[in-house]
Amino acid sequence: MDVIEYLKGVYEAWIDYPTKEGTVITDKYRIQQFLGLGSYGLTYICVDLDSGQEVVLKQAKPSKGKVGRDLLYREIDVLGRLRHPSIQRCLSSLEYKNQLHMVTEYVKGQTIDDLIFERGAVFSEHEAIYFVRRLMGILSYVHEQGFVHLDIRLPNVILDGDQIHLIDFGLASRMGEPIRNKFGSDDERALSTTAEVPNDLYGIGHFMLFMLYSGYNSDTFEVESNAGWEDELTVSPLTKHMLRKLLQMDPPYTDPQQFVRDLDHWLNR
Ligand SMILES: Nc1ncnc2c1ncn2[C@@H]1O[C@H](COP(=O)(O)OP(=O)(O)OP(=O)(O)O)[C@@H](O)[C@H]1O
Repeated sequence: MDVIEYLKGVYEAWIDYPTKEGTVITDKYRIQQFLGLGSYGLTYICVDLDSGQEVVLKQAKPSKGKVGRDLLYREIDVLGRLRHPSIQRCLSSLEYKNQLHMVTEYVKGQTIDDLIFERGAVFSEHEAIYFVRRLMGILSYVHEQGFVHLDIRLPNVILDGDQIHLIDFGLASRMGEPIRNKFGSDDERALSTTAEVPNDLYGIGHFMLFMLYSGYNSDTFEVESNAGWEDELTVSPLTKHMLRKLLQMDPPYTDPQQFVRDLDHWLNR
């Protein structure tokens, strides 16, 4: 490994080191547990010392500098404009030790990623379609408010009992805005694409594919490309039709409500 790369890694690990459990931030939030280091943020569960409530505190990742701050600002702004029982509310934002932090509601439960890959949960075709139909209810609200989520993935959907929650609005953009990727790159490819509903439908396609693959019996369970799933998965023609449109193998849905109608049609057969 290049010495510069090595030193950069050591430096980033040092400045991105999580704040210690027990630390009280701005006399109000006591860190209870470090949840994880994302691509641009550090996330903790805290107790709000005034209300006793558990909340989530997200800190812009110091090594990402302005990009980390900008993405967290965006998330604070977008969450502040959304009001939906399945979307965490932003409770406040604050500066602590020159770092931007966002406080949101804590969503209990488990991500679909953990359910499938750690707990071995298996979703039947019916369960996957029903789940995606409910997820589309949340996503349609986001779209109606003029936003595109842009990061629909298994780790960003939490199931708490029977309640579905959509989290991680760090990449969410207004419809028509140029897409920036997670690392803040504004290379030509990223700028030539604007945030549109089909971006989320494409994410939903992969989400659905992973749910359907949870029941696939193979040692090499991986969805690496779109090729292969049509041979490997035994699904109904309507599911195949929806997936091909979502994954843009066939002309994509121009109206997301047409997709919702297809899901309803599947469920009401
Ligand atoms: N409001 C929330 N309630 C409960 N858990 C949350 C909440 N927000 C984030 N998490 C959890 O905290 C962890 C870290 O989340 P974060 O979004 O910072 O990074 P990530 O999803 O791991 O990475 P990336 O940002 O690269 O996708 C994840 O396990 C996520 O499920």
